[in-house]
Amino acid sequence: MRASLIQIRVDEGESVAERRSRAADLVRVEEGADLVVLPELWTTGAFAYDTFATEAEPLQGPTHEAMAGAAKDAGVWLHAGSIPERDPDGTLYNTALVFSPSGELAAAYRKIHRFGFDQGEAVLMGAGREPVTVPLPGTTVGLATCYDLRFPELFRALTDAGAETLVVSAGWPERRRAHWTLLAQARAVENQAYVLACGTAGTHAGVPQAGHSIVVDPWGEVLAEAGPDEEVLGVEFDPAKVPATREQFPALKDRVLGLEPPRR
Ligand SMILES: NC(=O)CCC(=O)C(=O)O
Repeated sequence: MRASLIQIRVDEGESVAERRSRAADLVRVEEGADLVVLPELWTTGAFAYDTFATEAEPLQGPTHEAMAGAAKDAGVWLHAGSIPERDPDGTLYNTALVFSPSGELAAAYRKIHRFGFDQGEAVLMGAGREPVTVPLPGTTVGLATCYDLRFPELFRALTDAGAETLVVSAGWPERRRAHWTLLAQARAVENQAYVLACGTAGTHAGVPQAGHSIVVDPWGEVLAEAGPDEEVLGVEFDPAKVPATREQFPALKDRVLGLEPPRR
């Protein structure tokens, strides 16, 4: 399979409408890929908290329309990154959208672990409750968004649900880039799965972004890694390597479930 990770620049000098149109053009160029991935909250920037409410959209809003059209024009599966979604009840969610090559919405995933460190996302957004997998021809994709990468239990739940390719859409800051790389490799090794992790470039709300989108194979080897600036990271990967790795080194079969809490 061929995947293209669009590490788009998210700076303040570009309007949401301009970036949406540019992202759609970047997707269209990837005709021929099997899967195209965009990062987290690329319309606003993941740390531009003061824009979440003003730029929030219904699920079937302008970003849905633009990305459905781009997926269809390119004939690709598109993980369109996430948007600030406004639910009809008024609650905001950080929601990732996946489109089929015919432009149908195949899945929506509301980020489960909200970033609470700086009181931004965790205060402004509601929490998703449901892990989401999407069956693609050739591989089942499990969805995660940015801070989720720190929570192995979500990735194990996705693996238990059949995911063999774990796609992380992120807006990870440069300050913690070492964690990003380490955690992407850890999630790949412990689940014996591919990890495709797509971040943003640029600076918004005073937070320089890490870039360095990364693709890791089920053995933990880095297949491709981007630099810090805007770029499209293309990679070929073989989904058959997941069952082969799990058979050759069957660590997942040796799990011990239902451990008692430690005695005091
Ligand atoms: N948008 C995010 O989820 C930020 C996560 C982050 O900065 C971190 O985990 O570190």
